[in-house]
Amino acid sequence: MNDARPPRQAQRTLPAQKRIALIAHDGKKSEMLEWAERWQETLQKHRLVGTGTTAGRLKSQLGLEVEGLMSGPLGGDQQIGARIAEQTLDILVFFWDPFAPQPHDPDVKALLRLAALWNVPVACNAASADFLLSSPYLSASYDLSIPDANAWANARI
Ligand SMILES: O=C(CO)COP(=O)(O)O
Repeated sequence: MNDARPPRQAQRTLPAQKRIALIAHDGKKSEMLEWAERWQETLQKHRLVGTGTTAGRLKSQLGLEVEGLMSGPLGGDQQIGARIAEQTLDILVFFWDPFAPQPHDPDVKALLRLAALWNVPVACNAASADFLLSSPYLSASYDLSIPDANAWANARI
C-alpha cells in the first residue's frame, strides 16, 4: 500500500475576514436557509461563496451577498475544492444529505477529502455550523498547519 504523506507541515494564517463556502444538498436546503437566517448578521461580515443553487437561494431568499459558482452536479463542488487547494477558502459549511444518493458523489467525496487534507474547518450540519460561527477564531486571524507542498514535490522529484 502506498502510504506517502507530505513529509513536512507548513503554516497558514486564516484572515480575520473569512472566506466561507456555503453548500447544501436539495434535501438540506431549507435547513441551510433557516440556519443562515439565524446567522445572517455574522455571515454578512465575511466573504461568502456557494454552489449555484445554494448561492441563488441564499441571495433571493435572504438577500445575502454570495458569489455563485457552478451548481454542484455540474462541477461546483470541484470549484470549491480547487479554492481549498489554492488556499483561497477558509471555512466550509456543507450540509450534505445523508439520505439521498448524489449523481456527483465522487465530487462530494473529493471536496471533503481536500478539506480534511488542508485542515479547513468544516461543518456538516446546523449544530456544527453553530459551533463554527460562534468560535472566537471566526473574527480573528488564526494560524493552522497545512501540508508543505514544496517539500512534498521536492521529495518526489
Ligand atoms: O450538489 C451540491 C453539493 O454537492 C449543491 O449544489 P447546488 O447548490 O447547486 O444545489
